[in-house]
Amino acid sequence: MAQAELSVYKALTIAGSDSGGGAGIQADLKTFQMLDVFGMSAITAVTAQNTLGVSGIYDIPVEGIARQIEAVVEDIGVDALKTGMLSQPEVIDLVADLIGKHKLGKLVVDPVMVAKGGATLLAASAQSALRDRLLPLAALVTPNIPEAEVITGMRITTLEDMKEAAVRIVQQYGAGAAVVKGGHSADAPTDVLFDGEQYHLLTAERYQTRHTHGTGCTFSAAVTAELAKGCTLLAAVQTAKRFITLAIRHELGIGGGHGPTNHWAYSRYASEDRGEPTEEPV
Ligand SMILES: Nc1ncnc2c1ncn2[C@@H]1O[C@H](COP(=O)(O)OP(=O)(O)O)[C@@H](O)[C@H]1O
Ligand SMILES: Cc1ncc(COP(=O)(O)O)c(N)n1
Repeated sequence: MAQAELSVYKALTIAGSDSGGGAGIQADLKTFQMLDVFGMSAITAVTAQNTLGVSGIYDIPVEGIARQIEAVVEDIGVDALKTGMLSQPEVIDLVADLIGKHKLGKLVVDPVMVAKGGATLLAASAQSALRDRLLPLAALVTPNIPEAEVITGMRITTLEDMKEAAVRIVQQYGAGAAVVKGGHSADAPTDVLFDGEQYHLLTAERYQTRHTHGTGCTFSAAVTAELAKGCTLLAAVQTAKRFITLAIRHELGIGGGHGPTNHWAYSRYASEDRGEPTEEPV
């Protein structure tokens, strides 16, 4: 009997490895898998890391990163991709060059700069390369508040500031869209999406937990997976918000410090109530 054709959607993450399994490549691949997308990786750096912090960072030679990306692109194909920890300016140049060379679309840039424990994951000298070379290629940029402050040079304390930063990242730096995430705000964890035309506020309850290691990686990986499947940007970001909210709500309680989120939660607790975002015209 002929088998029904199975669509296999493929997503690539270009990011750092987290030995502790909560952030970076490991969080991305778990998220891709949970969202029914075939995950592939190009590792930029290997970190020795657990819930207590980062104890070592070992950059992969640029040629090794190039080989990983080329190997995946030339044979398997990429429906959408994301970047996470890029570590050094030359890695950003390489990634931008290869995205141009292979005309890779649906790029989600998570501008990872500093780990929650304080370790530097992007050299300060690479911040301008990230802004100038990668943002113009991005379908979506997903900064947290401190990262949005570095990119825009603004101080961000209110929801209005978050909106202003998202608009600047699109209009001034050339990204297709930006979502400024509210995890670091003093209030509710509201994320502000500016899609080039409209704002969309993604709201959720704030959970009092120390287990938020890898939330940004997981969120951007979920957006990437949904884009790989052909979802609209807004639908992809909405799904990612539900995914991360459930992953934080159903914490695993692993490790003695900032533990990982629960990548199983979205499928295990899918029936739980889901808040819809509100839309506001510009
Ligand atoms: N305590 C929390 N409760 C609920 N959602 C949270 C919490 N902390 C972060 N989030 C959400 O997790 C996602 C990642 O947020 P954030 O912490 O800002 O990013 P990053 O991990 O890059 O620092 C966002 O959708 C944010 O709103
Ligand atoms: C390899 C790698 N990539 C990204 C993060 C950021 O995650 P977080 O901000 O939750 O520490 C990390 N800690 N490690």
